[in-house]
Amino acid sequence: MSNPVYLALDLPQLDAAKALAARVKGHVGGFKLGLEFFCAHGHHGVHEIAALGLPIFLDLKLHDIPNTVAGAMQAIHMLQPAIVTVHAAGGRAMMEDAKAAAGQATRVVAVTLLTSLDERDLQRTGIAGSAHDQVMRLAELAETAGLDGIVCSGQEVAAVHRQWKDGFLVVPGLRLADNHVADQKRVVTPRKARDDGASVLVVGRPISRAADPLAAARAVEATL
Ligand SMILES: O=C(O)c1cc(=O)[nH]c(=O)n1[C@@H]1O[C@H](COP(=O)(O)O)[C@@H](O)[C@H]1O
Repeated sequence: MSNPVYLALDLPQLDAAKALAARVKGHVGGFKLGLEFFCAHGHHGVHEIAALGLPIFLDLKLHDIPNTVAGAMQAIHMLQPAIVTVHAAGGRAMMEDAKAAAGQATRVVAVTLLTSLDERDLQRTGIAGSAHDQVMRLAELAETAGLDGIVCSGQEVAAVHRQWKDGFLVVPGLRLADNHVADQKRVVTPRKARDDGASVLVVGRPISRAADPLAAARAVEATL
């Protein structure tokens, strides 16, 4: 079975991102390039990391009117990312149009409720109810819109997996027991997320900010 870990390359310097990616590439399954990376390095940066030979997860979290999101999807088409994110809160039509504009080889997945948010944060956005219910509702909407899957925390992935058997489920907010949690609020271990049905495990700082990133990538791999 291939390694489900995608390393989040949330680094401002392209050279540093490339060096880190090259160092750990034997112990991860792919690289996730997010807003920090894409805003700084654009298509050129994606090509540079893709040259290492592992699949690219382009985490742009698109959230706008359907026409604008479809246009953005077309603009990244030639990068042939394995995975792209949109926000489920953008609604059904936006997700449908995003999927229609994506290349055949690209999985489009919808972010449900960010792992940095908890129930109190959710209420402050005007949404009553539990984080769990919000994730389940948006997962159902994403499935109805024809997306390939969703992004959720490890606290909900088992329930989503039961509801959406062949959904492609991406789980960030992962920490080995002894790691500092930083800004993440809904956190589990990589092993638990994997056992509960995650297809992809997103790991960033526990590897990228480790004193020895290669040892940290190996340590994550060893738990799976
Ligand atoms: O879409 C994502 O990847 C994502 C969704 C989410 O709800 N939470 C979340 O942390 N992420 C991303 O996953 C990565 C987590 O990084 P670390 O907390 O450093 O492991 C970051 O690149 C986030 O942008």
